[in-house]
Amino acid sequence: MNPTHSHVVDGRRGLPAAQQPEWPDQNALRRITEELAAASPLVLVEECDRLRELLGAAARGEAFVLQGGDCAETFAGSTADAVQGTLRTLLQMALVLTHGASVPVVKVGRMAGQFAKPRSSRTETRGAVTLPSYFGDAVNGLEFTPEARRPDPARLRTAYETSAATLNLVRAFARGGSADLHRVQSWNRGFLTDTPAAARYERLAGEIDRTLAFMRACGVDPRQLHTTEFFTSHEGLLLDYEVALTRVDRESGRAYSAGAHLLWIGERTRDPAGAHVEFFSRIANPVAVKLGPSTTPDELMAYADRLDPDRTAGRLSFVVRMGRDRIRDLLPVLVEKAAGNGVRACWLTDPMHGNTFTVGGRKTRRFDDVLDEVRGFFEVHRALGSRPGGLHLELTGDDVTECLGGGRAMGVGDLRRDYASACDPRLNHSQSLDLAFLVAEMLQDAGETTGRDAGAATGRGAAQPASGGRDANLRRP
Ligand SMILES: O=C[C@H](O)[C@H](O)COP(=O)(O)O
Ligand SMILES: C=C(OP(=O)(O)O)C(=O)O
Repeated sequence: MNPTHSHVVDGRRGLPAAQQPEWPDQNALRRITEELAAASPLVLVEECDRLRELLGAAARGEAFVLQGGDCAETFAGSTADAVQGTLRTLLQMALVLTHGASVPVVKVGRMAGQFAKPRSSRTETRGAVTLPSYFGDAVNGLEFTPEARRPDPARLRTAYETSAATLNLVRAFARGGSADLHRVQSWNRGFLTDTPAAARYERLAGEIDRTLAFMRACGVDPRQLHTTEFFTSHEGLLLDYEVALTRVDRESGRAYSAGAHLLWIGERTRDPAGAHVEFFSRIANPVAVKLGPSTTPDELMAYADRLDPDRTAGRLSFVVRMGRDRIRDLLPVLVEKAAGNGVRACWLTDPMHGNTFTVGGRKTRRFDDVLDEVRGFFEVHRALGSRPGGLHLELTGDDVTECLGGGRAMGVGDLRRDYASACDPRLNHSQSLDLAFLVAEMLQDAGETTGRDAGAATGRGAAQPASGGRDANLRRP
């Protein structure tokens, strides 16, 4: 990267940057970030701008966001089957939400780049051995050996390459006919079908098929329904990686992350005076900030002023992760502060991260706690007349046993059966669908009380994440 320009987007000098790896080989780091700075962008400027528009619609209550995927993607786990499983789960959930609540759903994967994890502790001890914690595949390996746990900058290159491969599948899936609404039945294929949620989904799919047949009979052109819009996101944690993947758009002269459509700042790195907020203030993608229980109204205003000084709807989202016990007490003051100061953020609920506990040495979450936090989120917005903008979830299409409860009543004894997450517990396919049906009901109620008009906020197929377009306008900083 041209050092003169890296300064434009970097902004780290002298600022505290939390949760950064101590790369043992600085020469290798420099070589690899230079390679990344010269690599092709993964996403395009107009895709990022389109997502900002859609998030703006969600902030106004004209759309609803579904953001979800793995807690920690892994290189080995980024197989075609796994990627398609997560995509199909998200599409099914989006269908349930759209159908149940007549609201367009903006689909954003925690995918194609979610390879870095902030940790509570820098080290992990097992018996007499202490090693660096696992910080995600972009940094080190999960295996508990000194070799695997040593941060290796070559992993940044693999993170980029794996993101590109995943994104390729995402684009093929979204545009190549697999996401065609005429194939809603097939989205259920390969998943367990003996669950209450699957049976409910089958009935819904049948209903959609009949509606499409009716539309065809009426002469409605269904071509728009063949493809879908799908966006990617990850936590913009590793500044070495994120800065290297920033490009300047020739047309507007603005810097964009070319690594994902949306980046978020995590709970552990949201210091308003820190390097993450500084870097995020320099990119034009839609951005989000996770808000945990200690967030103050003044901090909230600092994020708004630093990241969205022009108050552009869709530029800034707040992802609230307070925990089921506290959301009803802690969220109102933040929503009121934002509303009172003209902050036009899109509010999302992350009902996962405030509800984690450990049982038998495994981290888990109760489905009912997750649901209760979502309920609390809706209640607060309803009471204040503001808009619940969407969901941020850790989920997978696999039949894992990581979270408790749901329609199939997963118990503590089940946790050992198929616990595959590299970090935090995810909702499995059936729990994800269960949640979607329940949230659709909440959305329906919210729509009835606010007179939500989904209107033409989002046009299916209006702008597909596709190759081509303005990538020619992206130049390296
Ligand atoms: O996903 C979020 C964090 O990275 C995760 O909860 C941290 O987990 P830890 O508390 O086990 O480090
Ligand atoms: C680390 C995460 O969450 P939080 O920053 O909210 O703890 C995450 O979503 O992966």
